Amino acid sequence: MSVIQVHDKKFQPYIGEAELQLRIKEMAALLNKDLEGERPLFIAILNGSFMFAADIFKHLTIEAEISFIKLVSYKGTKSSGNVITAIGLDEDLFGRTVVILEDIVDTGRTLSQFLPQLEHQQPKKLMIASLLTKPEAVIHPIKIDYLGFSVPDKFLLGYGLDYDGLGRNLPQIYQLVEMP
Ligand SMILES: O=P(O)(O)OC[C@H]1O[C@H](OP(=O)(O)OP(=O)(O)O)[C@H](O)[C@@H]1O
Ligand SMILES: Nc1nc2[nH]cnc2c(=O)[nH]1
Repeated sequence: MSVIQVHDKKFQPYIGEAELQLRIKEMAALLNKDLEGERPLFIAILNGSFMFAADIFKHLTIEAEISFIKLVSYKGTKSSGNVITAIGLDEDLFGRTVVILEDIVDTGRTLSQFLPQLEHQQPKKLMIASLLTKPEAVIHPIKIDYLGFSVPDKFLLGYGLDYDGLGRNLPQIYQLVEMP
């Protein structure tokens, strides 16, 4: 395992494939135990979460559904700020147990803007499963119900996470090498 270059930056191995897969299995086991009989709807937020969503979903043994949405942020006027719109959310969430699947909660901005749209539909439960979070980076605190790893505030790459479009296909997670 060695340092790789993507575009103009260097990245070093940070979480290996085996460690990732082990933790994802543990997260799935907790979901299987907690959500038995609830027929939860998992909502994976594209693009970054596609690998995590596929891997965790394979380990679910309970009845469960999955749907994928893409969030689009618009730079608004001074008064409206960022508006986040979901593309592809067709399901009615009323009375459902819903689990959001995210690859990373970083500042928390994305989910803090998006969750109210889901809450508006009055799900029975609305929970978050995130593979990664950066506690030092949080600006908008989000309660993460199922968490894979807490990581330092450094840019990550791989396993769905990109740097300017590249690196999503890497099976492990890399960390940016900061140059002096
Ligand atoms: O907590 P935040 O600071 O809002 O960051 C988290 C968001 O950033 C990533 O998405 P990104 O906007 O990079 O889009 P992508 O998944 O399509 O790469 C990730 O998938 C989260 O949705
Ligand atoms: N690739 C990548 N995308 C992110 N989106 C929010 N945080 C990150 C990160 O550390 N890496």
